[in-house]
Amino acid sequence: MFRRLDHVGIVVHDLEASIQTYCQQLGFTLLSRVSIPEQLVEAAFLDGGNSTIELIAPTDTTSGTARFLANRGEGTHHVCYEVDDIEAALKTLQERGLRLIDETPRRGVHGLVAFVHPKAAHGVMIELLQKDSHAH
Ligand SMILES: CC[C@@H](C(=O)O)C(=O)SCCNC(=O)CCNC(=O)[C@H](O)C(C)(C)COP(=O)(O)OP(=O)(O)OC[C@H]1O[C@@H](n2cnc3c(N)ncnc32)[C@H](O)[C@@H]1OP(=O)(O)O
Ligand SMILES: [Co+2]
Repeated sequence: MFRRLDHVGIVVHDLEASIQTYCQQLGFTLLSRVSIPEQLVEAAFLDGGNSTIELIAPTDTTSGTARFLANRGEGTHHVCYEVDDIEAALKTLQERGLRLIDETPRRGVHGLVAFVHPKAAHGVMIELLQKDSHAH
């Protein structure tokens, strides 16, 4: 089902400051910086050398991301896996009894995304991504 690990999502207070830390001090390369109004976040994708991280900052105080930040502080927020067919993957996961946040995919930055509830995977939120380049 999972083709590869696509990115690790990290929630931060200040997107610009965290980009500077990861690029200037840790040597990551900024790939893109996007606003995702439907998720009430802004994000930056960085290349760490055959790996990608997504820095995410909430743009409001009501989203799950804002609550994550308020309750748990900055830190690892989700792990995203690429799938070939997100509809089929969600159906399989649902049949296996996993608690889904999204039963149908929504538009993400690089394709269709859906989230598995963190409680279903022992405290780690899993994001599924069907890249636009693999659209059926
Ligand atoms: C589309 C862009 C996309 C990309 O292209 O890559 C992104 O990655 S955008 C990322 C931001 N979007 C999301 O996170 C969407 C999915 N998230 C949600 O729907 C909600 O955040 C949630 C996971 C359902 C939680 O919402 P809610 O139940 O309202 O919040 P609570 O604060 O009450 O949390 C309940 C419970 O779950 C624990 N929790 C919450 N988030 C996480 C997390 N990321 N990892 C681990 N655990 C998490 C939280 O601690 C609570 O646990 P208890 O305190 O034990 O009850
Ligand atoms: Co993500």
